[in-house]
Amino acid sequence: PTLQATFYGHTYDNPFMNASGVHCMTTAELDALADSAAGSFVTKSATAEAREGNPEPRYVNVDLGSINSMGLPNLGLDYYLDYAIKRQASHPDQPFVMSVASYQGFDEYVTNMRKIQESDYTGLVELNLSCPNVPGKPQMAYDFEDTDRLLTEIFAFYTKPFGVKLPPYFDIMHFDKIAAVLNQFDLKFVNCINSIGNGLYIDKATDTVVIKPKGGFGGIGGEYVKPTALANVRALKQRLNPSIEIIGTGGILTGRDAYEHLLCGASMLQVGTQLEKEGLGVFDRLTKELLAILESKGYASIAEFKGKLGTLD
Ligand SMILES: CC(C)(C)CCc1c(C(=O)O)[nH]c(=O)[nH]c1=O
Repeated sequence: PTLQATFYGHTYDNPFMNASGVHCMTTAELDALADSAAGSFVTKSATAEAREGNPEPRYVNVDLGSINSMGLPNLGLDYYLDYAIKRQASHPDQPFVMSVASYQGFDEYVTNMRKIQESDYTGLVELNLSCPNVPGKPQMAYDFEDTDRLLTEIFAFYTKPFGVKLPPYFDIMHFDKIAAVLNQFDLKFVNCINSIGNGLYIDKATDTVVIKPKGGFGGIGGEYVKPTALANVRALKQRLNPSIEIIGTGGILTGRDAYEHLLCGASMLQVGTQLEKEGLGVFDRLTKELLAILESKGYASIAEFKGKLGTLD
C-alpha cells in the first residue's frame, strides 16, 4: 500500500506535517523538517514584526499532552516570506504552507496578506484565525461576523491559494455558523483544530500552575484533544463545499490516531505536541504505523477509506 496524499493538486509521499508552532521557528528547523520523513511542513505563524513572545515557562509537556501560551514568538513576516520565496525556487516539487497570524487584530491580518499578495510567493498560506481580535472581543474565529468581514476584505484583493486554521468549536450551531461563513469563499482548505484554548494544568508537587503567562492558562494539545479534533474535522467535512479540503490536527500520537482523522475526512495531518515530545523521528514512526494499518485492513491507498467513518444508523 501507499501513503500518498493528494492535497490542493499535489501528491505528497504521505499526509504528515508539523503543526504550526512546533519545530518551525527558524530556517534551520524548517530545512530539517523538509528533510525529515514528513510529507510537507508549515512555518510558524508570522506577525508583521518579529516578536519575542511571552516569558518562559510558556510551553510545557505533560503526561497526556501539552499546555502553552507562547504569545506568538516569531521572526517576523519578512523572514518567513524570504524563506518561502527561496524554498519554492530551490524545491519547486516540494510545496509547503506558510502560516500567517496577527497580533494587532483585524487590520494586521489584512496588511500581512497584502504583503504576501504583492510578493513572489505563490504557494499555500494558512491564515491563523485563533489570534486576538480587538480587546473585549473573543479570538477572531469565535466572532463569526468579524471572520466574515475579514475574509471578504482579503478576497477583495488576494488571488493566491489559502486556507484557514480554526480553533475547536463545541456547539453544533457553531459548526453550522462557521461553515456557512467559510462556504462563501474560495478557500482551499480548513485546518481543524488549533489547541483547545485557556486550559489549566496544576503541578501536583507544588500546587502551582506550570506556565508563567496568563496565570497559567494556556492552549491544550495532545491526547486530551483527540475527541474534539476528530469531531471538528468530521463536522467541517460534512458541512463545507467539497472543494474545501480539511487538514486534521490534534491528538495524533499513533498511526491509529492518524487513521481516525483520515476516516473523518482529513487530507493532510498535522502533529504538534507529539512532534515536540518525540522529535522528527515521530514522522518515521507514524508513517510505519499507518502503513501497517492499511496493510492489516487490505487497503492499497488512503482514498479507499478517507471520509468513510461508519455511523450506527
Ligand atoms: C494564541 C495566539 C498567540 C493568539 C496565536 C498563536 C498560537 C499560540 C501561541 O503562539 O501562543 N499557541 C497555540 O497553541 N496556538 C496558536 O495559534
